[in-house]
Amino acid sequence: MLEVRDVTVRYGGHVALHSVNLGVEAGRVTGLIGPNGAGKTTLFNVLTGLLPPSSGHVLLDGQEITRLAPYRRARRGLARTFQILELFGQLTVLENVQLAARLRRRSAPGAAADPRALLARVGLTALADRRADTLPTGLGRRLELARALAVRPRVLLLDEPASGQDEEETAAFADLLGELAGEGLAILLVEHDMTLVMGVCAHLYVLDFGTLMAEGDPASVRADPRVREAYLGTVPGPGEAGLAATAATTGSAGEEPR
Ligand SMILES: Nc1ncnc2c1ncn2[C@@H]1O[C@H](COP(=O)(O)OP(=O)(O)OP(=O)(O)O)[C@@H](O)[C@H]1O
Repeated sequence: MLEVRDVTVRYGGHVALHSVNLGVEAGRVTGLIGPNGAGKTTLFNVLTGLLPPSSGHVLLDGQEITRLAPYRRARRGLARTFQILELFGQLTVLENVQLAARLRRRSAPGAAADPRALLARVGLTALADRRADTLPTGLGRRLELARALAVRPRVLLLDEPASGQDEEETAAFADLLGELAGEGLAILLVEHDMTLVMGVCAHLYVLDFGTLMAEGDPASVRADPRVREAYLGTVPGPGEAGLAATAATTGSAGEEPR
């Protein structure tokens, strides 16, 4: 559905992405993982149209969208969330979702989802009238998801949605992502929380220094010695409890072993 072909991004002399290929398919969650600075956000920005690649192509439904403006991609069904929460703080929880739905209706009458139903879906009904900037981060993440869903996307790009969520919240979030994928949504998940990634993703891509170093199902990626060395650490063992903690705690803090 969403395809990246041979994408290279240079920031001056620095190559942030080197000839990257990746595919996001409908009906499953695809994961994109890698150490800090690997190029994940850069790739996200290329996918959403915030950053033109130095070379290569982005295709949606087989059609070239490499140079298409972000709002035009949104109209074609691409929605995203941000690594740092980007809510309308002075609006209520419900108004945040209503605003997104209203914007969607302007470009495609009848296409927006019902805001109250979305709040119920993400478990925020009781907080509908709270100002968004009073929400703890974990709940803010859920609101951001509801807002992204308000435009009825076909492809959803999630940038570190577990950050700020506790274990229980993350587990509920994982269930919700599984449900959404089950309904046919294509989801790309950038995330350092390995419990979430390994639990919900059907396919994983691993970036390191701007290069795709591995891809495959979670079990094979997890077993790949190069991935373990570059990102997941050398914590051994089936069950992999330690492994999850390793990537999660070294993720956003910026100190993965390389
Ligand atoms: N605007 C910019 N100008 C120059 N270099 C940049 C710019 N943005 C990112 N970089 C560099 O490009 C590389 C990839 O950065 P990017 O933010 O995409 O990584 P990331 O995998 O998203 O990291 P994180 O997990 O910390 O979010 C890094 O070396 C970073 O320092």
